[in-house]
Amino acid sequence: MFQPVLQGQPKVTPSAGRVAQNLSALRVRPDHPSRAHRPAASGQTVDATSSNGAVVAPAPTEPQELQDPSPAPGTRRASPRINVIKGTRWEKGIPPVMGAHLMASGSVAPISVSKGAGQGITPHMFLYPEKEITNTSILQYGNGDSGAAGLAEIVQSAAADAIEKKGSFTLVISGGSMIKALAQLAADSTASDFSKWHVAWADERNVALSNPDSNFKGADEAFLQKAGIPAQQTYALKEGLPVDETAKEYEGQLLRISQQVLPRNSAGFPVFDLVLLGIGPDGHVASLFPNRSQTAARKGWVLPVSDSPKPPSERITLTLPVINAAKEVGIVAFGDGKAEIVQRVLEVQALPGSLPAQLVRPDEGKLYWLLDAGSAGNLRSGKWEDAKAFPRST
Ligand SMILES: O=C(O)[C@H](O)[C@@H](O)[C@H](O)[C@H](O)COP(=O)(O)O
Repeated sequence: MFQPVLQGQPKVTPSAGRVAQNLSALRVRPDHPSRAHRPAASGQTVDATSSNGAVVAPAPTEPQELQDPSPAPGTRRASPRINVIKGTRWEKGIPPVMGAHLMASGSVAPISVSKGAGQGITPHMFLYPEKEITNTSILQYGNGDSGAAGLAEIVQSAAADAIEKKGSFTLVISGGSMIKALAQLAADSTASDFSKWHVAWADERNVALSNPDSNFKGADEAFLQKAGIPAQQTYALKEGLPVDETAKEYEGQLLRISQQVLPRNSAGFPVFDLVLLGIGPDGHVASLFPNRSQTAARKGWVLPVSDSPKPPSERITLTLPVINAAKEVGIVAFGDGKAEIVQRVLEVQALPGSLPAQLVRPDEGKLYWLLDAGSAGNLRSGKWEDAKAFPRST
């Protein structure tokens, strides 16, 4: 069995096929922002054919770009194979029975918490994106640790850029496993002028801030306090309100942030510098769940959720227009447990709304997918150029 050995890192045991596949997509980009803070590593290439099967890989936080945003002239840019079905539109919305779709495993993807075909779902305009997202990087790190280090570098780089340009940095974070990855941010208190940071939440559970389920609590303990981000610049929800009022109050908090710190785009949505999202097994991001009204919303900044499929049931969430107005958006997915949903979102075109993560398409900003060997394990990145494997509508 082929066993790659990363220097000083725990042994990783991906399947030979997947290794071959990942190796075929391995390219280390010299100009990646994560290199901004330190000199380029050796730029070693992986010698997959070394006699004893052991492979000496480059320094752990070097991400492999699974998609080359600047292919050689005359060659097409390899991109996530979300085929575009132009000009088709179902005025009356999607037919209720089509709420699900075939997964790579052949089984029909579940509708989360379905009350039965067509029940309790919000029909979405059967509108596929007219154009592909042009500014996407799909980064694969060796493992969760190097991924967390890579995430910290992307955040610090975005912070440095924003503080230089407008004297402040606005960061939106999510809950779940991402909080652990964010702890790296406080590792080096000199890495950024944290007094210039403003932190808000992509979604929050409608619980007390001392409640273990509170995303604020998790982030506060993981890095906000350690980093010394001013309390008046961390926008936590107001406790003890019914969820509808919590959402209104939170939207009010964000609306009161000056346009110097939080500019608005031409549609009046806030332009955060960086929005970080986790992804759930059903493809939800923030608290935007499959086939839900909040996911279809095109107005408003913050919405209440009273029947979240993921406990706790009461939450508030930013809307998609707010997420897609951001300068940069990062979807963070580490570990084998994410492999199935990552493959579905990146390689299988779903009906709009049934995989909310597929609707994360920054209007003008940049989109990063931060993956590791586990979460990228089901991707067929080596075949993204293959029109048979990934047919395109245009
Ligand atoms: O409050 C929440 O629950 C989150 O913000 C949610 O959107 C999370 O990011 C995903 O569910 C992924 O969570 P995991 O990474 O823990 O699977």
